Amino acid sequence: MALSNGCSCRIGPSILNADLSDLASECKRLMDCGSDYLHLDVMDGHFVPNLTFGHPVVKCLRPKLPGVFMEMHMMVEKPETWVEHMADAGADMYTFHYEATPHPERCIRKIKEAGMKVGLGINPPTDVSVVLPYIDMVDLILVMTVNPGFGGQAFISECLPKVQFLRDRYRNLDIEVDGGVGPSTIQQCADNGANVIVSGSALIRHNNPREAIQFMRNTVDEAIQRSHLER
Ligand SMILES: O=C(CO)[C@H](O)[C@H](O)COP(=O)(O)O
Repeated sequence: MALSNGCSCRIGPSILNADLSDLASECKRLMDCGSDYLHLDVMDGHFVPNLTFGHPVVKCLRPKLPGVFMEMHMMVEKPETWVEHMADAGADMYTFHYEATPHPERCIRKIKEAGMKVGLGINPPTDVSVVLPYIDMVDLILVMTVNPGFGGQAFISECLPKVQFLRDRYRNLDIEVDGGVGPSTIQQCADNGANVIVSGSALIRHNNPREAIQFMRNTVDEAIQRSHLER
């Protein structure tokens, strides 16, 4: 699956708050419920005050999830360090943070050379204008809607004007939102132009994740349809 697809809806569960002792089954369950891809949160205890997992876990997951598109959300300092390791482990996309490196362009080049798609993320306090020089080099822009580090935080709606700013200028750009996104916040995300949707605890806790995924997909699809009609 390619993420860049002329701005169509993609739903990717974050497994941060899933039962990590049974990660492969949790991933399969969420894919079976209609997800398009997996959003795997890598944290190093430096860029964010939390630790998760690295490329050895991804390497173990890969054969258990054949054909599943895996986006690595690298909440790590010096993101250049792990590019080859993640590519070798079978990752499809490497999304790193603008704030994590003084050399975003170098990191982008390295990710492409390793054969992965590139995502570039910004934290809530970061101005959206910083990503503009890189838009043509990347496959996706991630606008964080919580301060990264933990699942289950409250959605920061003040981040949405950044999504709107990008969508007004780039109709076909894949714009991902992550943090506090679920059925209760999806309408705002969709109305502002997000089309790639990460949802963690709202899906993990939901008693019918399939229904929640379908609801979010319908909401985003309707917003995309509306924006086409308004053109
Ligand atoms: O990157 C993240 C946190 O840093 C997670 O992907 C994100 O928070 C998803 O979890 P939730 O939907 O529970 O907020």
